[in-house]
Amino acid sequence: LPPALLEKVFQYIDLHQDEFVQTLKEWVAIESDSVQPVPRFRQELFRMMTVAADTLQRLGAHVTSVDMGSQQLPDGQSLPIPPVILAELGNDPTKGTVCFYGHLDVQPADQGDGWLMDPYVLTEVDGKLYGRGATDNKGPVLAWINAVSAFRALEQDLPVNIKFIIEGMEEAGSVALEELVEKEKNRFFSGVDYIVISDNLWISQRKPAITYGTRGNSYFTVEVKCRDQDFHSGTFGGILHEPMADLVALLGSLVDSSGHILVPGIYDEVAPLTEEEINTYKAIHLDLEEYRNSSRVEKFLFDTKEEILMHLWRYPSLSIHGIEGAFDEPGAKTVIPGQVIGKFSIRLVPHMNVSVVEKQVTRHLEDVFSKRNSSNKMVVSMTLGLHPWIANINDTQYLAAKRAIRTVFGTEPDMIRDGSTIPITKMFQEIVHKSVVLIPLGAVDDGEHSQNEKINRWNYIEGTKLFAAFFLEMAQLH
Ligand SMILES: NCCCC(=O)N[C@@H](Cc1c[nH]cn1)C(=O)O
Ligand SMILES: [Zn+2]
Ligand SMILES: [Zn+2]
Repeated sequence: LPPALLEKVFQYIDLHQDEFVQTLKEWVAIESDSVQPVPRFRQELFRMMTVAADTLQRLGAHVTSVDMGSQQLPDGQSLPIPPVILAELGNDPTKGTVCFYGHLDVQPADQGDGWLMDPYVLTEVDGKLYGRGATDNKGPVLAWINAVSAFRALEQDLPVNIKFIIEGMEEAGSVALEELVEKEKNRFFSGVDYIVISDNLWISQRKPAITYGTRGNSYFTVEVKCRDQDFHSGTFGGILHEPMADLVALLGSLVDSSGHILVPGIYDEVAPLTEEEINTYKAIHLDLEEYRNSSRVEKFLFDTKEEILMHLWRYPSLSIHGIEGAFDEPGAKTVIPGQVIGKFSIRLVPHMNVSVVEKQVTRHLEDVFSKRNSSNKMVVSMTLGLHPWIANINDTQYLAAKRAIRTVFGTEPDMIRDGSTIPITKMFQEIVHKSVVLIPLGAVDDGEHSQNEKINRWNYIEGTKLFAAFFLEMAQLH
């Protein structure tokens, strides 16, 4: 490493940290909510993408804003999809090319839902920068941009060629992104050597991490229908096969009280556990008491760190999410819902296969339903099938990320997986065939998707340094 250059870059970042926080404040102020399909938020999303494109252009990037067409909503409405930004800085064939993926849309946020401040006004309290999108994902996207700007401001050549793919529909399922990645496979992505994503969190409050795997997800609906209108339970109760009773039995057949999934065959393809793998969980620093207390959960299903980590990362889990058509308001209405839709999903792990899982679940539910001799109609659908992802931690960029973490934080990173799903990760691996690494910047208690989301100033600024050090390490190792 050239320590003098790195020292200068770190100094620049420290000196300009208030400017970096100010830019984050300006970006958080844009209400780029992609989840609520209303024109006002779409306009905000377009504004967000324009602001980001202008920022990249000012850094000297060649920027293309790709028109993504429009989104058809189930109610017949059509809304425009914000453009995806493809940006390129440098094309020196002697250097490696690193592509950064991020998103600038956010989850919905309303002060009335329990925020201590206006979610769209970045507010600093005790070194914590509160605001919607602060950690997911505006802060990390800006950290990467800040790192580039430090080299630019110091009139230093970028150590690697850098590309950006930045979208505005991630929280709504990355609408139309897969088609774009497919289309750009042999153009924008052809010169890319490595892909970096920073869209998840550490497993600790202070110890950095590198993520090398995520679970997938199969999302199911199971509809049970008698008729398309509700019944009075005084008039019909006792003579009907009630849809809700069928549905509760179906949902109750999926998982037992110890979290074991009851769908036959579901564990057949789960990768066998080796001694070597168990040791990787032992090496991770996780204070279970702190984790439990900060989650405000009295007791988890498992008592040891290793079991908890394995059941979050390397075993499937089944969660029941909700029932459409259920009477869920307060009060004591004597209704029999005529038609209900249960929703549940299974987090998938290597080497489970989405279409095999779809068949296993459908067969199981049909079996349980047929034993009830119900006259109702049942329809099972898998509405989403996202594959699990796992990377080779010996790839060059894992080594570069480790070295950069040592330089900035003076510690070894936790090598972690993530129990949630980042669909783009698998898409990049399968379509673009490039090595992908997740380098999270945020702490475990950042509260992504929750009220009072935040990023610590320390994480944001040290994260900016981490990316700068990563560029130099990549240049050395490529
Ligand atoms: N820490 C990153 C979390 C990203 C995230 O929340 N992804 C969603 C994606 C998804 C899966 N099924 C439907 N959407 C998640 O729930 O994992
Ligand atoms: Zn995100
Ligand atoms: Zn998110």
